[in-house]
Amino acid sequence: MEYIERVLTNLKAKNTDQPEFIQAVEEVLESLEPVIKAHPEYEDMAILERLTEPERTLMFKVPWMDDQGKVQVNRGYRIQFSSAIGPYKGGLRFHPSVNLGIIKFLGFEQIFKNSLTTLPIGGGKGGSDFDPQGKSDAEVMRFCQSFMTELYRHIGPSVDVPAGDIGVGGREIGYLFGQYKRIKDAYENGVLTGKGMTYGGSLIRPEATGFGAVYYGKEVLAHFNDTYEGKTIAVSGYGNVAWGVCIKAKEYGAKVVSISGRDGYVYDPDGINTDEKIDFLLKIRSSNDVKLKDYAEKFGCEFHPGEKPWGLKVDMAFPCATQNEIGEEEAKQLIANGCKYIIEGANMPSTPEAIAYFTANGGTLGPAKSANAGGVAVSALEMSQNSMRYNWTSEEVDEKLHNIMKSIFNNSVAAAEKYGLGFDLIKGANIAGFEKVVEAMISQGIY
Ligand SMILES: NC(=O)C1=CN([C@@H]2O[C@H](COP(=O)(O)OP(=O)(O)OC[C@H]3O[C@@H](n4cnc5c(N)ncnc54)[C@H](OP(=O)(O)O)[C@@H]3O)[C@@H](O)[C@H]2O)C=CC1
Ligand SMILES: O=C(O)CCC(=O)C(=O)O
Repeated sequence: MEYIERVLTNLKAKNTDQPEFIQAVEEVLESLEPVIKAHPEYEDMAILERLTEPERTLMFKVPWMDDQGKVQVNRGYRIQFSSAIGPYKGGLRFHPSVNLGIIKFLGFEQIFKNSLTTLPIGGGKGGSDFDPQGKSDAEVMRFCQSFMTELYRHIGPSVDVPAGDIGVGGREIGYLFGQYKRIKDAYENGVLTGKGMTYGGSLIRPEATGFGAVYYGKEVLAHFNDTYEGKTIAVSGYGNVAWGVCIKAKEYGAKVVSISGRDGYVYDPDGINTDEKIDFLLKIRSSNDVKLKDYAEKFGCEFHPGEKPWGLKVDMAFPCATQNEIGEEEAKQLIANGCKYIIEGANMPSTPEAIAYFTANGGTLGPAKSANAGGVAVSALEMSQNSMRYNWTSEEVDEKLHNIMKSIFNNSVAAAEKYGLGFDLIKGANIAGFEKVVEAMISQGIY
């Protein structure tokens, strides 16, 4: 379609060094074709141009001192993408691969994901090319303090509310909050989410992304009159999201048989389903010395160095590590091995070629914007609790999360049907997320 093509051509010319950002925008805009056709006025209002340009792009230096007394310098980012439906909201990623294009793709995805949650949160994302792996606690603390010494002036409980992502967990959020509080001299704990329970965190937030992905998968299975009972699942990653998936899949009678990291994957055919195994997972995450191959040695299973788990014979795949980890070849392997469902725990884990092959060959894919929205949804519930100065029980939060994931599924299905697209979870999610944001944008005038 001419309007969409023109926006994409201009965007590509302006952002030549940002392939992940272009990939994310292309996928969304192509889904919006029937909506744009039904609303030609959006072109006059330059809706797509406004939506694909961040409201604010922040880049800053983060100097800090390592344990040897040497000064190190990293680069920090915060993209405040869209405030149409609420304060900017989205995680911080600390990983050596972080660059402007990666943070922009994540921030762009966050606009639609956050809209899908049904809660009032805008889209943002941030991070740094700092690698917490192999650093001491003191080094991580000094880095976080320096990062917040610049970031604090751009965020606030009603402005922009960061949280965790790859490389940013409870420890980092604690150090970031401590520095924010020190500088502001005020106890504004709604400024960050993913906090510890003693200073304003929400129960279930650590597990929320993984739990939410499993709840969303339950709706997908139910659509095909299927359940988790007896299913085998390949999971990638061994982080926050993977951990939640392992716990909830076990509760529903499914068996997670793999976890992975940058150095390879573990295949545990008996399932990662005992408290001892799940506790060991936490130990790998929190320790610099314990590795995935130690899991294989301890529990007598296989470690495959340098490989991904997508060649395993499983019923379902939950990619929970990073972007573009399932390419066309991996999609072919999954289909050949009888895998029927990909539920995306990570952000944009499947390439466009993988999605096309998987869905054209009988597979169903639950897209990241929907499937992993449980994390940010519970972050928004954490903000609500901070505003009320009150805590809900874990059962209350879990029930709200479960209902939100059901709504996301139902709203995506309904949006695709409304435009005559049939059962299309990918286009449906993009359209449902877009419709709310665009209505808010139009109501608020040109900005
Ligand atoms: N935390 C959250 O609430 C949410 C997270 N997400 C997404 O889920 C994914 C995982 O995040 P989270 O669990 O929080 O992060 P963690 O840092 O807790 O874990 C990340 C996991 O992914 C692996 N990983 C990271 N980069 C690579 C890579 N390049 N190749 C192979 N493995 C890699 C890590 O292994 P290793 O350490 O060996 O690199 C680790 O096991 C990300 O895509 C994130 O954006 C989405 C929604 C919410
Ligand atoms: O909890 C949040 O605010 C952000 C979670 C996140 O980064 C994501 O959804 O990708």
